[in-house]
Amino acid sequence: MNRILLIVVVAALGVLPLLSGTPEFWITHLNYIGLASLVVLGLVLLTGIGGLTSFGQAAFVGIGAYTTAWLTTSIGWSPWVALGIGLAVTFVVAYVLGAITLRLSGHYLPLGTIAWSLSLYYLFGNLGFLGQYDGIAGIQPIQIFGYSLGQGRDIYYLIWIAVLLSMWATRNLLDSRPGRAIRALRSGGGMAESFGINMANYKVIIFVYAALLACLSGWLYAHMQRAVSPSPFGLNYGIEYLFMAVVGGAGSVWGAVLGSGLILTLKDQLQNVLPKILDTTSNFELIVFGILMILVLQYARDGVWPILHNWWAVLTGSSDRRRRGAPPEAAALTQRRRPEKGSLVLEVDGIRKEFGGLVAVNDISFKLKAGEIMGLIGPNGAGKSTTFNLITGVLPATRGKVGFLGERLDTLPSREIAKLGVGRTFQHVQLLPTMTVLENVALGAHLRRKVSVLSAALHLERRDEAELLHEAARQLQRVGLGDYLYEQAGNLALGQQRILEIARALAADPILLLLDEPAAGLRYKEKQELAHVLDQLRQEGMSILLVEHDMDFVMNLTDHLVVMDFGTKIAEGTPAAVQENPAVLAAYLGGIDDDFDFDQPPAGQEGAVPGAPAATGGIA
Ligand SMILES: Nc1ncnc2c1ncn2[C@@H]1O[C@H](COP(=O)(O)OP(=O)(O)OP(=O)(O)O)[C@@H](O)[C@H]1O
Repeated sequence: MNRILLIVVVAALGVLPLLSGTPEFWITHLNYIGLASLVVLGLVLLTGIGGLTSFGQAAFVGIGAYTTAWLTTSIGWSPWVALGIGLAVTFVVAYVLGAITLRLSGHYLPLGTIAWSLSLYYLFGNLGFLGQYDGIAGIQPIQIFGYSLGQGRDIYYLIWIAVLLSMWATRNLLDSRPGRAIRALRSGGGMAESFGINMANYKVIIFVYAALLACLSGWLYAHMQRAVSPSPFGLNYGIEYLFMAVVGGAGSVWGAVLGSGLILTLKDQLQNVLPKILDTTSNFELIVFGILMILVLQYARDGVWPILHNWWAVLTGSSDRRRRGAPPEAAALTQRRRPEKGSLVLEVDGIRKEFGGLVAVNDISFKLKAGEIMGLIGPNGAGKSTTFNLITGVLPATRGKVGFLGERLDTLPSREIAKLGVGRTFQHVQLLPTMTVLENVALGAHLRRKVSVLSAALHLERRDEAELLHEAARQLQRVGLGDYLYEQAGNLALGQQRILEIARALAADPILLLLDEPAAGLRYKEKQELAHVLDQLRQEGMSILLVEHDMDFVMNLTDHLVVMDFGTKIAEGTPAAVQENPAVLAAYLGGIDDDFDFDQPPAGQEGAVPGAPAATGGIA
């Protein structure tokens, strides 16, 4: 739909001012829609996609407008120079405000944006050189190659070129390596950190990006209006921009234009129509506007754009999937140097975790070598996942050490641990369900290429992007999900989602792979295929630590087992030895774990993994 829509919109926008019958009011109205669209586009990224609510965007419009107003009227500088300075000032202000405000979470963040929005508004109104509440008048029009954009019809083209280019850049950004991280901000922040992505940085990046778009809008506004005063940059307008984003559809770039158009047209029509219907000049439009907003929020929570988009898809039978087939061939990403087979990779030394009075992990120690698969087993609540979280930096240890190739992991945050070469999956699957399978896996390869926001927005990173997608596709094919590259991750069955997580972890090129219940939800054949993949990885020298309840799977695959019960290590050894250990038998027989398959001797069965150490028999 987007391509057809783009052609129709661009053609209509281009032709409209050329038609002599087009009323001047339409042009002015479209100019205001374009100016608002720029601000709302920033909010789509910030609020709709990043999940960071800001009521303060109008203040950044004010910075753009006042900077150019003052520089062009008081100092006589060119509006183009003033634009550069306005963007620079906005960058600095947004960076500082973002670095402070974005640390706030929950409702403190919107409250913080209200606070600085009010501060900037009163600053504009109280500074003498900015004309206080009277503002600055007599701003010169923008000149392009000696041609003055003094009329509404002239600046119209500049405004809409700015809108269309900003939409293009935002789309490019979202479709890139930084864009995948930005799309993870709302619901996958913790998961993304465990792939080495600094999510706090990305919050500041989208905050600054949105502020720069608002500044651009303010610059255009000042030269269109030829005068500025504080009122259009106050909190009311900040709230209105947010309404536009929500009504249009805060998750899509087209929602920004639609929302701006709908709200500004609705406001205008209500001002015209209501006095006639109600036969009164009283100000009822805000009340009706408020009621309509509540209805939209009630019945179209994702905004109007997704509804139109779905109707279009039904009407035309088109689907969302823009690309099919494997991504184009690209150079393989470089791999890290692997430790020699048999050398020590992970050393957990007396690690302990207390939750208040509960000792979840009780001074556990074990070692894992390169090219070895170790199983961490035990009844429910034994402390396996907590041990995982201590190794991966998700939880801080109460005491003890975790060593990884000579580095201490227990003092590092999960982001730094990932950088060293530790990949993981999660007990409760953590995917970005509306992103494609391919994009989810490419997120895992984030650290393997550097792409700046600017080169992503200008689409100058084609080679890096192609290499990342190629690697993601390679890992998906390796784990047997090659047919699902462009499927939305949320549409996969739970077992496939777990496999997807393994592909994502492999895309990070780890030395140590931690898998939390990888076989849960898989069918028998899928388990066999997974065991085959893990066995291959072992042969390539990968170290794998897995938590798993499926004893058949564990006994046939692992080289070494650590058994935990009530936080304590009760046994360690080969699968054969562990199955005969009386403490293990007692823990499972007296425990609450239903998953242990007492009757099924794993050795020599159909599901046995070729090359894996054979277990001697069932535990009972
Ligand atoms: N954040 C937490 N706060 C308090 N107690 C916790 C927390 N996380 C885990 N626990 C407790 O620590 C103990 C170990 O839990 P953990 O999830 O590590 O066990 P597990 O062996 O992974 O169990 P399962 O196989 O059921 O996933 C349990 O008693 C659990 O209730």
